[in-house]
Amino acid sequence: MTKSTNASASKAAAKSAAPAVKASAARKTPAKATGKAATTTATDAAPAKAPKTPRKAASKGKASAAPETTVNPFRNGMRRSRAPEPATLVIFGATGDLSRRKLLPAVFGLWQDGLLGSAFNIVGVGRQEMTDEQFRDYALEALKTSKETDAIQPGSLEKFRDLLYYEYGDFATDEVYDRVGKQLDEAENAHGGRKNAVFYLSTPPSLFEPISNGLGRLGLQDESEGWRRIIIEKPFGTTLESARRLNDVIHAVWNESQVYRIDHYLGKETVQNLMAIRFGNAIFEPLWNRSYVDHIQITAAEDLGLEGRAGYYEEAGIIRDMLQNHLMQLFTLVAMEPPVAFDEGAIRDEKVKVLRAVKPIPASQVRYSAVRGQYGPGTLAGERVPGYREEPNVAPQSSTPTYVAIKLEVDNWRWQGVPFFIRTGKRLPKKVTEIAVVFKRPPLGLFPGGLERNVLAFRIQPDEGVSLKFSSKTPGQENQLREVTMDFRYDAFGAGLESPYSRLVLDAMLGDATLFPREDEVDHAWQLVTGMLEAWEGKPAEEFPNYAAGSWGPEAADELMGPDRRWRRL
Ligand SMILES: NC(=O)C1=CN([C@@H]2O[C@H](COP(=O)(O)OP(=O)(O)OC[C@H]3O[C@@H](n4cnc5c(N)ncnc54)[C@H](OP(=O)(O)O)[C@@H]3O)[C@@H](O)[C@H]2O)C=CC1
Ligand SMILES: O=C1O[C@H](COP(=O)(O)O)[C@@H](O)[C@H](O)[C@H]1O
Repeated sequence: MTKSTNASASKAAAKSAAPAVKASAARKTPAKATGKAATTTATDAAPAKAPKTPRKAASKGKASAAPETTVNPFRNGMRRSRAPEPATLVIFGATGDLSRRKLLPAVFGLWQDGLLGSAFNIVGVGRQEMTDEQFRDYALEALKTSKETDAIQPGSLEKFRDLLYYEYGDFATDEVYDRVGKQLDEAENAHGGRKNAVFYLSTPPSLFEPISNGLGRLGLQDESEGWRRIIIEKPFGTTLESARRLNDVIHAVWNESQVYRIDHYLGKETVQNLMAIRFGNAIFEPLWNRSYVDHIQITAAEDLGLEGRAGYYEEAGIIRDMLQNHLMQLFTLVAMEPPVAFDEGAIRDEKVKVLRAVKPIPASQVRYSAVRGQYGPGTLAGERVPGYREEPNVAPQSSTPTYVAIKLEVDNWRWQGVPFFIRTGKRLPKKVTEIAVVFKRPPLGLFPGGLERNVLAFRIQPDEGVSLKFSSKTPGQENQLREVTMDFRYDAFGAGLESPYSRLVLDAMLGDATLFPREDEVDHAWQLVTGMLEAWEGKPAEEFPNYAAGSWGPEAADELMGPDRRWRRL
């Protein structure tokens, strides 16, 4: 176990306060994988007592979390031998859906595991008028109700509560930034004289620009008294032009090294495992090319529909919501060349290179390489569900796509002639995300039934794992082959999978941008989808709805695969 460097006062407070909790507290420690888990004591994860500073008297030395900062380096095998420096996390949009369901639970989980260093605060910023106390009630309620909250240790919520502060205001005016600035000043004493801060923009994308400018006007990006970073939610822009403009606006205030564009898929354990398996084993990489791979399929299917997000989704549609970001990220990880090192520069360079190698799909070619869809009414899990156009607040003739399938070709040596088929959609039969590497058929059929393609499938979620499908002799006198599957399941590690937001918030606090898309990546990903947006937007979609809720999407998506290939049945 590695001890972080605490301010001694915080340490003393932590020691006196750290409750003795049972070993089950460290519930995410992978027992089987490390063999050391049994020695990981509860104290490793126990949050310490936060000073009970009343809000307004807190200006000096307020709200130090003062947790016992022993870091649990086995948490999901993350390289967590150091804790972040004392810092304040400022969440713009703290009262929103993302913050409530995912972000606050993720940060709570980190804090409860002792991963957030010796002193830490959260300042929630929103539009609604609330006192600190009201925001604390709100946040605790969110933690109690979110499905993503870790098992809550006795007393934890009460201590976490003391770390929370709230400011409200219109993000278009300066006052709110003034008050945020004051909060950072107040935290200084508790944070050992440093004014480290991460600003997390969990707001509608139209507010990214005013918030960045508002922070810039008051110099809150200035790093002379501590580091300052900004995490920007997706979608980053709504078109190529707007993404470029947003980058310019952001860069007018921040250096690229301070900017963390978040794509939560990169924080998923199994997405990172894709790189680990590709580059951590000798047997896969030699096969990972045009000589052996027939094609690659990437699927991100959701059974959910709009979930009350019509206002956003009607503008975004599936291309901006999923394809331009999450799916493009999965594509880059499976297609990129081995990086020269596992660091942010090397990995992001390779991702950009492969995006550059993709054959562009101009608007005139979209009909040959892409299929769009919108769901109509249908049946899911035995229940009738309405079509997209019947969802609340959706235009009756909406042409917003809720499904897209595309075929990408990569013009480089490795992938010449190997198509990548990518599909994603809402109201498909189930929630499943998978990357399947489909190998070429054997050159000769020696055995009856033995000409199937082997498939290496990365199951991103749920039932996280990796499976290899190959042909095997069935028992008996005949040399009859049948497809069988060899399965590795992530739960074999005996660890719960961490929220991707935990991983990414912690990385940002540690200054590690490896898992955050860089400016040029985002730009190339926009370039790739621009033809689709041009071909489809502003034109009535007469074929809509063209798939029933609960089906696997429009038939045209099958035709995209050609006669000899078909989408996997998942
Ligand atoms: N929700 C999700 O599952 C996901 C969301 N995202 C991204 O996260 C971001 C936030 O999404 P989500 O939480 O769903 O959005 P919500 O609409 O639920 O929340 C937006 C937040 O911003 C605040 N806000 C909105 N307008 C203003 C304003 N003019 N001045 C001050 N505050 C304002 C809202 O305050 P108030 O409460 O007063 O309205 C609320 O706190 C988006 O960029 C989205 O694309 C990304 C992945 C998943
Ligand atoms: O960013 C988004 O992602 C979710 C899917 O994320 P997952 O982690 O549950 O796979 C999607 O539902 C949402 O529409 C989109 O905004």
